[in-house]
Amino acid sequence: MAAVSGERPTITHVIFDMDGLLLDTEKFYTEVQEIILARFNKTFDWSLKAKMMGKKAIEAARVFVEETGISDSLSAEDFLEEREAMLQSLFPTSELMPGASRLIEHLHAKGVPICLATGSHRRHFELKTQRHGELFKLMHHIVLGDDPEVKQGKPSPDVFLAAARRFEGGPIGSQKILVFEDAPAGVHAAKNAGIYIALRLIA
Ligand SMILES: O=P(O)(O)OC[C@@H](O)CO
Ligand SMILES: [Mg+2]
Repeated sequence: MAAVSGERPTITHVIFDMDGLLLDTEKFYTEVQEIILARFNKTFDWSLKAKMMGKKAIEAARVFVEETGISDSLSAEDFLEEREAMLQSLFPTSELMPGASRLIEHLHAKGVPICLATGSHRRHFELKTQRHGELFKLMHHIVLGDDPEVKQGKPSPDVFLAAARRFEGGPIGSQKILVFEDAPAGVHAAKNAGIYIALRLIA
């Protein structure tokens, strides 16, 4: 674990999560999942949402169909296909979260190396960021959920360990890194990588 009581950490590098942290995209997943569940006369609640957030698509899909008890009627793969059609039209409208550009621009201007580590795969990443290319260009590197080095999604530490390795002069020691996260799975992933975490608290 990175947090050793009495020791003062020296943070030199920052890793950002994307969905729900830099981009206001979690609401899209919620919206389409509510629509799908309504067909089964079920409601999508926060405890299920919390279990899905931050995970790779197929991992989140398995949680969805299993936790709701609909896996006999809808497979994880079919759920993803149905969800995809709706998400495709929503993602290009993705907005930045309040303060996201200010924080990224500030860190970049101060020369703090920053990168992105998201569970989103390449196709979704491109759709979500198509209006925010200039900002995401400030990232030193970007690690996506379908990266070959990310064998398992969050809460596995894979994505954050790959992100730490790819900084200039990497791998950067976990105690020098701060991760910004919004999801329980992401917080566990950072803890599993021994990295300090800054949480986005939901009001
Ligand atoms: O890791 P993040 O960027 O939150 O992305 C996960 C995403 O696919 C939805 O929760
Ligand atoms: Mg997130």
